[in-house]
Amino acid sequence: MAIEAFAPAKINLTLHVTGQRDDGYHLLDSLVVFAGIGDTIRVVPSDALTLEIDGPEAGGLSAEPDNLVLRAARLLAPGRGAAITLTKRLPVASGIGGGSADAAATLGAMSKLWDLPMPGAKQVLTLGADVPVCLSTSPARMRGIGERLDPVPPLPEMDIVLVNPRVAVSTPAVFRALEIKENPPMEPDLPCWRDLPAFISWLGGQRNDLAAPATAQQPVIGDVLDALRDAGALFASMSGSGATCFGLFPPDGHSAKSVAKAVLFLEHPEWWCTHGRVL
Ligand SMILES: C[C@](O)(CO)[C@H](O)COP(=O)(O)OP(=O)(O)OC[C@H]1O[C@@H](n2ccc(N)nc2=O)[C@H](O)[C@@H]1O
Ligand SMILES: Nc1ncnc2c1ncn2[C@@H]1O[C@H](COP(=O)(O)OP(=O)(O)OP(=O)(O)O)[C@@H](O)[C@H]1O
Repeated sequence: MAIEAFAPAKINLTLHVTGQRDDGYHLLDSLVVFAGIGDTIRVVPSDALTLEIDGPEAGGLSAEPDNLVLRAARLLAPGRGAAITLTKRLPVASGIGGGSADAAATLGAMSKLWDLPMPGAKQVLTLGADVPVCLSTSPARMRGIGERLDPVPPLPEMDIVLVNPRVAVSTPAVFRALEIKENPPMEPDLPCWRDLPAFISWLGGQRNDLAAPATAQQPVIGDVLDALRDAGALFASMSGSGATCFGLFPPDGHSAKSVAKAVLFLEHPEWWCTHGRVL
């Protein structure tokens, strides 16, 4: 029996850094969504725990024991064997939570395979601050360091273009470079957006507080945002600690596709660029 699980890209549509804990971790207030773009995990029973990585982004990663897929498998079922295949499509260390999504998908697949309960919230968080939100793959308001999750009002349908300029950004380095650690959160109750224009207009008043320090380290992030805006994105920003940026488009099935395939692909073939639907 093989179990397959999709590990979708996580996108921080907003990312407000609201404080810092004594242990150095930052407090966040973030509207997180997922896209129909991601990695795949395939698990089959086996005597030993093994990992094979294939897919277009496999080169960015090795199947070392500290791979988040193997760490998740060991956390859920210590000592049990499984042959896991990770098909890597999301660029590594790019702000769209690839490793966290893989860990969450592995936990889900392994718990089905072995009929085991999922680990508790505290244990899940030890795999990464983004793993709890990646377990649900539905839009959420994420607070604390990533452990406090609340549902959000229904979001309008939208398409998304993701662009990574192929520069690595270190999450700890970007957090460290953030000068002001206490910034305002989002409003206590998120509004009920009546349609896509209302949602876009609301997003225009939000922030990603990590965008400035990330762009200072990798100025090409500014070029990516300009390219998305010039191409007609309704809204463009950076996800997580970067360097991946996203542009939002009407859910008409062709706007995002033509921007991703024609404009950006032709203008910047050196960038990673893809499109999909916001889930
Ligand atoms: C920036 C975000 O992508 C927003 O969703 C996440 O908070 C990062 O989540 P992640 O990559 O799963 O993060 P982890 O692997 O847990 O942490 C990597 C490093 O980022 C910093 N870190 C992470 C999350 C957080 N709330 N505060 C932090 O300061 C810490 O230096 C930590 O050592
Ligand atoms: N399965 C995995 N996929 C991606 N990265 C992994 C994986 N396992 C371990 N890692 C390591 O985790 C680190 C973060 O990778 P990841 O792709 O999750 O970053 P990210 O997209 O910036 O995440 P976030 O948005 O949560 O900050 C990298 O240094 C990478 O080597």
